[in-house]
Amino acid sequence: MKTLIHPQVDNGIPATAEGFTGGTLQCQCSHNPVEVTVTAQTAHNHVCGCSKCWKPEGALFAQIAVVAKENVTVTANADKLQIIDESAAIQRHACKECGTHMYGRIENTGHPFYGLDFVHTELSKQQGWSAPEFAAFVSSIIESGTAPETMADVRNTLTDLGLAPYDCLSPVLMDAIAAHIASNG
Ligand SMILES: N[C@@H](CCC(=O)N[C@@H](CSCO)C(=O)NCC(=O)O)C(=O)O
Ligand SMILES: [Zn+2]
Ligand SMILES: [Zn+2]
Repeated sequence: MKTLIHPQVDNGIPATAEGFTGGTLQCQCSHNPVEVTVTAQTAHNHVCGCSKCWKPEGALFAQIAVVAKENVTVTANADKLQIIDESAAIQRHACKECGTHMYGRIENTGHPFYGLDFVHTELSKQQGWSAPEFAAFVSSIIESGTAPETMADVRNTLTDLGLAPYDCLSPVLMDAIAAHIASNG
């Protein structure tokens, strides 16, 4: 049985636009929304089932991509942002009013993904952001209340959408993490 995953992928995945160079993300506040400007195309877009990534109301998965932190600037209402968990590897800057996560930054210079920010491109009106490529932390949705018996349907749906399901990150990203550890001790 088909399962709803995330509004950005449930009815077909919008294609990546060649030459796309970014846009603005807005939180869900109707007044004085927080605005983040991203001045580059994103990479490694994926749906994520972990309990830490922000999901829109009712969605089973988050949708999240990375971009170099130099390309991410808060351009409006920065005073509404707070860090959800300062001890997390990814420090998620969220709107205090609507709860939307606007960007996640890694401050630990030794982290394999240091220098990359995590952003939810669905918060942008622009089309052409890099398309989701895989599903990460799929089993983690059980931690947030999904019934284990429904996991076969979830994994089949993800596979049918072309989003290979993994219980951590994709092999390419796991290899990059392992290579970082191998070369840095
Ligand atoms: N089972 C846990 C997994 C949480 C987790 O490790 N999340 C990943 C992926 S987030 C984006 O893909 C991670 O790197 N987290 C680091 C952090 O959040 O700081 C759960 O569901 O909570
Ligand atoms: Zn808001
Ligand atoms: Zn996540």
